[in-house]
Amino acid sequence: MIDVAVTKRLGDFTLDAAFTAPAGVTAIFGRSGSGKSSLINGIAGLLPLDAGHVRVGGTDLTRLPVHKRRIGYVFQDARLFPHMSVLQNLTYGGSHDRGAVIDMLGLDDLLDRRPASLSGGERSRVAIGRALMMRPQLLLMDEPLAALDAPRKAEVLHYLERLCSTARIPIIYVSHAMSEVARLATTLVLLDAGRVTRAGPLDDILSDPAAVPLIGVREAGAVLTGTVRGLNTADGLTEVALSAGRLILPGRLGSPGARIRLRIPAQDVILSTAKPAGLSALNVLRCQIAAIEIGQGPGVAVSLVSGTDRLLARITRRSAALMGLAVGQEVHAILKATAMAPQDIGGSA
Ligand SMILES: Nc1ncnc2c1ncn2[C@@H]1O[C@H](COP(=O)(O)OP(=O)(O)OP(=O)(O)O)[C@@H](O)[C@H]1O
Repeated sequence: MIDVAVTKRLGDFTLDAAFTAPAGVTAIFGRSGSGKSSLINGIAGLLPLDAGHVRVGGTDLTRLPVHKRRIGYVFQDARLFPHMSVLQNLTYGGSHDRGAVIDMLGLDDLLDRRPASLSGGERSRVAIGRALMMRPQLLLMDEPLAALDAPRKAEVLHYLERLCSTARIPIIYVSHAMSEVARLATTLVLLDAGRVTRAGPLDDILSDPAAVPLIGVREAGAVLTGTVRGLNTADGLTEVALSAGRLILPGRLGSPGARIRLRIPAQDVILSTAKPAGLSALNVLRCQIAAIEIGQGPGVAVSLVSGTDRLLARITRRSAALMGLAVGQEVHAILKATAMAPQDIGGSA
């Protein structure tokens, strides 16, 4: 359990953010300038606070000198020591769980190399390993993928997923990319103008139509959890079983039986009151409307329930009126398989 309250005046900007989160990965999400870096720097002790506390398992870390807080920090840029080998960088602050960390992050072949000879993704993995080897009681990551190109991002995300699903320490992960957040986090904290606008279980907030304006219409979308049934090698499509339906998705998404998480952007969901026929989209889920949230602009966010899964659709206000949508109504949600971006599909649900 972490309990954070941070107050800091920075010129015209006031950070006044508080949240609690259970064990697991807590993502802090907000647009540029919302105060994410200031908040995480405040938690780390790098930014002196006007007032506040950072309690991890009941201990208030702000009462300890910074060097005794045992907080691991991974920055946007890896900040490795250029004159040291990878191994020397890794063990700079300690060598806790050395073998397991090297193994988990796939660093074995890099140990003798210097940072200058590493790819951006490899540098990020070393920075994560270094933070873990100091045996932190809290791990902070400030947009660790921001400086990477798409293939490197995918590479490091794979390792981060592994870390996040096995770590026994709380992790706070700052990002403005919802595809990353949805793959890694269990708790979501939304930050706007230095204040927390929502905090709670990730899946609850992502499927809440009232949270769409806070997240942004492009980033909004719920997460489905499914089980891989199998890959059809003839057409390269994978069948994924959901609690009340199935999806057919492009690519190899895991071995049969693997659990996966899929973020479905709300703007990629089409609704139909009649069962669609003669449609090229392969994925149609029968759903019930749980809530309808009318936004400020032309859009309406509709939350849907399909078995134990929740979906979010964003359609125009005009379509909602023409279709006569109402809470409790049965509708068909149409998802276009090819619209599902690889970064929105993650393992270890
Ligand atoms: N030392 C400072 N003095 C004055 N204003 C500051 C200082 N540090 C940050 N700010 C302001 O505080 C606000 C929040 O900045 P911060 O870097 O925490 O946001 P962010 O959400 O991390 O943004 P980004 O995603 O772009 O990194 C910004 O308006 C910034 O200009």
